[in-house]
Amino acid sequence: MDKKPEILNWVDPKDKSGEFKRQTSSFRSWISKDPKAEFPAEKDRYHLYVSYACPWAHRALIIRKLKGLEDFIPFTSVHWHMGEKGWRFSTSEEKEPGENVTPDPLHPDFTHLRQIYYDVEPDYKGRFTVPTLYDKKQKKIVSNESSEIIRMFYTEFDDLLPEKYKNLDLLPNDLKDEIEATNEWTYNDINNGVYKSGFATTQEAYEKAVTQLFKSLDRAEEHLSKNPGPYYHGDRLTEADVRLFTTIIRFDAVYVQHFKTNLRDIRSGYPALHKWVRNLYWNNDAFGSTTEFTHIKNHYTKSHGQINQFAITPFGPIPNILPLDEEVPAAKALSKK
Ligand SMILES: N[C@@H](CCC(=O)N[C@@H](CS)C(=O)NCC(=O)O)C(=O)O
Repeated sequence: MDKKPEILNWVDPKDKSGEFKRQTSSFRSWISKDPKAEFPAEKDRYHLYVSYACPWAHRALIIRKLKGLEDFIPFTSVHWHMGEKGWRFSTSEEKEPGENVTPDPLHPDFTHLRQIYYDVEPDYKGRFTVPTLYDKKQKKIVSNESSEIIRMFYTEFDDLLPEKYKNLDLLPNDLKDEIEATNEWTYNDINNGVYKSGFATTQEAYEKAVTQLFKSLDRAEEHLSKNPGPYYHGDRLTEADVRLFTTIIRFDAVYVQHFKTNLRDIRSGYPALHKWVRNLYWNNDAFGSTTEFTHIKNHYTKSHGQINQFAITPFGPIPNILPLDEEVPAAKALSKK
């Protein structure tokens, strides 16, 4: 009998394939421009719960900033540690880096994110995931699916926003099909691929996932190396950048060692991806200021006891991300030849 708490069994112990299978999200409503909708776009009506560690929540934080929604949608980040009861809120004594890593301002008695899920739906059977978009007025969860939360943010608050933000179109019509097609393999092989590699409980499941992950990283590298840049689609920043960024920025810092995705790293093995990710991180505040490496490194290495029993967080890589004009010594030496 497996005695581990269910929530931390990333692969069902009865599943002989040893493959990690991500559950689909449960709350799938939409905020709408229409004032008569169940969830109309309004200032300071919705609260976003995130974790700085989580790549899916990170998408929502980036879009919130890019679209100038800071005054419209306040947020709270949970503490980076995820234990038997899932994500917990920081206490007021704890001082973790990053904006809004605080107790839950809406439910000061709640210690864990799961309490919001149970408060909204006492019989809830799904997982207690971030991001969670919460409606303060009706005390309901609007959505816990990041791919849909970001799309609401693209358009549904536009009538309330200044021109500058209204005009930012992250899913332009002429690129929509191409972005959707890219999302398919970026999500399955890269965003979720790192988890499939790291959570695998059989050699076969690991090798299958890691092989596919690197095939798709090669594909992204090829795309970027043939593209004028600086973004995935040339001079237009789009959803494709946001969805790829949250995995690539975590890659060298944690996935390479923790999830054993070590066929190559980004800084020495993927020059085009490396250039692209650093441009976003260093030159665009929505990407740089929402990236919290302490949360990222500590979360994975100290929450996954089945992967890292003693919860030791490796020092490296140093630095977590290279400056724009710096290369790893081997790459620098090559470029001098
Ligand atoms: N499909 C969801 C996935 C979200 C998700 O899995 N978040 C993770 C953190 S990276 C989580 O909160 N996991 C808690 C759990 O599974 O118990 C989305 O994109 O929003």
